[in-house]
Amino acid sequence: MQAEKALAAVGPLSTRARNVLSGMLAEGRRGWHLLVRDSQPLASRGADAFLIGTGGVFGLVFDDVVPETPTARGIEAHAEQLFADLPVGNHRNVFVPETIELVLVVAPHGRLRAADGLRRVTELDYRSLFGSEARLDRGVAGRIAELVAARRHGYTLLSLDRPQAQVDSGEVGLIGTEHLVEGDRVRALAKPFPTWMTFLDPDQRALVAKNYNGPARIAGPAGSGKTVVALHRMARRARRTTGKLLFTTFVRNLPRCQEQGFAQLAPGAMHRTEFKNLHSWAREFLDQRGEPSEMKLVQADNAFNLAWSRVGSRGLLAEIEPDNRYWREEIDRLIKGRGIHDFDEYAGLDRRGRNGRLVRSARNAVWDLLTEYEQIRRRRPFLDSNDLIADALIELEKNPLEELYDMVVVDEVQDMSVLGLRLVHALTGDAPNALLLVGDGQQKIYAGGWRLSDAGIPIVGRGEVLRVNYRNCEAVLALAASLEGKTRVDNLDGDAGTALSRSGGALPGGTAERWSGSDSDVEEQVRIQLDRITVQGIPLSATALLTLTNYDADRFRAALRRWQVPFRNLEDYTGADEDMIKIGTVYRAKGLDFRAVLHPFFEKALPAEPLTDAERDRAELVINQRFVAVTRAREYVWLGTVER
Ligand SMILES: Nc1ncnc2c1ncn2[C@@H]1O[C@H](COP(=O)(O)OP(=O)(O)OP(=O)(O)O)[C@@H](O)[C@H]1O
Repeated sequence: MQAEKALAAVGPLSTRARNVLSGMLAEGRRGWHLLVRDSQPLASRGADAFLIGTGGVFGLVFDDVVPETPTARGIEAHAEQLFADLPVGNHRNVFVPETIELVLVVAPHGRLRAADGLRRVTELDYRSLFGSEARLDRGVAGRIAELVAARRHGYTLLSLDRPQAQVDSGEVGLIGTEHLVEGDRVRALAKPFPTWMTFLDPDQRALVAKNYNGPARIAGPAGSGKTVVALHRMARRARRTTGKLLFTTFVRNLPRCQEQGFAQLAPGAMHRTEFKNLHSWAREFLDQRGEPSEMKLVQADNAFNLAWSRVGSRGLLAEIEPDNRYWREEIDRLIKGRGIHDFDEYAGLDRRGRNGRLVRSARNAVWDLLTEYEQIRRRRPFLDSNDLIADALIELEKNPLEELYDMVVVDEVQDMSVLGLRLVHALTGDAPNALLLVGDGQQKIYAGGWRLSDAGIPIVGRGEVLRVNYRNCEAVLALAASLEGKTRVDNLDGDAGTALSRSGGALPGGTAERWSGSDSDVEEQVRIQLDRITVQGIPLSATALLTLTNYDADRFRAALRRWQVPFRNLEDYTGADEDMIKIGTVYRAKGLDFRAVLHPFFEKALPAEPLTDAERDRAELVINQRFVAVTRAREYVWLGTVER
């Protein structure tokens, strides 16, 4: 009866709407609220009601006909406007109205097919909505409902969160903002459900729904929410399309970690969304085309070492730089990675990202080394990591995809090769909102460099920059900023980017410790830190030990075994919450974050000035690598420096 009375004040409602809504009201639900259309006419067609609770916000449409696309877009746009700019997050964060899910409430036995991107429930199973994964806390859900009702745009608030449901006056103020702000900050750190799932700062939020008439790029310093925005954009795109979507990087484990977040944002689109690194994509694609191909990294190492011993080690290149890794990078990143097949092209190449010009005779010697390597490779034969991408590109040029991807997100794009960029571009073309490149020049940890224009990707006018750091607490941010290199930060397309030290930080507090000492003491120091982290209440599962090399990672794995501390190698980490410390190189930690990070850093004393070009290159990369390691920490970071 109470429910009937409450509904009598709104309306007019269809019989189905009345049945479902009064059912909800009669049953009551802790943490849930309804906004029901009142008799005020709406300027445009809107949802009949909104269900708001711990599982998110749902726009309910009572109908037996799937709305035509323009109508559905109209209802969506109306909902996004109604819920826009609600200041319910921390000091800057607002609710992201693009996360509102439209739900068609149909007759129990109707023959309606589920429309893609539109959830469907019936009069009998609407309760499944209450079982949605938690993404708002109870107080915040109530606050959202109150704020929207107070806008008086034609919806009346009926709360399910009471034993006796009753009409609410729509007055704001039941839940104090201060309580929410503090609660939100603590949650952002503890992460029971990540706040970014439903709240973004206004700059981030503006990029979720922005329309781009071609490929776009989001740059910005570490922790500014680039990935988070990309996942929201992809979820929104998923709701508006029916085709394939891909989230990719050069890093093997990162896509799997991000998959979990996306699954919560767009569960209905998982069957057509791939999360995989670009090499896996290329391998599977070539398999499907009947061209199975495996890259053989160990064979590539051996072939290169053989080629070096035959034509490099006693010649001009060894005189310029005896460490052959420098020349391997020259071949991998600047020649093969750029798809260069012709000496003249290499002879005239602007070696972006590398210091020095490298005289023609040296370039000739590099070409001889490459030719020898390629001969060995073809004789054996095997593919290296560039060949796999190149083969996929050739296959695509011969036989393009029948259906392009509706969206491809490339995360950590700064470390992608030019060939990799061409490949992702071939998956989307220049279609509006289809290709999104996300990265930060300051976190480039592989040799070489490029501009997006080198890969033929036009982003003029579609480059965005985020500037506020949401990952690192103040102390961590200050330590990270003190480690920045002196080289100019690039926004990935030639213009100056934003360094972390010039970005704002959102999170106060944190612990950042520096230690320097001898090699014989460093393991003991790590052990002490593990105890400290535990005392601070940070679980092992939220802690990572990051090194620059596999050799160093192996050393600390052995130490963890001795101490009987369980660990998970980052290569195998999928974001699962296990009571194990994560361990691995910084290459595997890119794009991830942890509450605590331990970074033992083995510093090679730099040779006396002036440095050679190769030494400067290496020093710059090491600075970036150490920087990436430290910026993975949210609350606690320990940087231990050992001079070797
Ligand atoms: N508006 C926000 N409110 C709360 N947390 C946020 C917000 N934006 C981002 N975060 C959190 O900040 C961290 C960094 O976000 P994200 O990984 O998207 O940054 P990024 O710019 O891609 O970082 P990087 O370049 O270092 O990989 C994540 O833990 C994310 O959940």
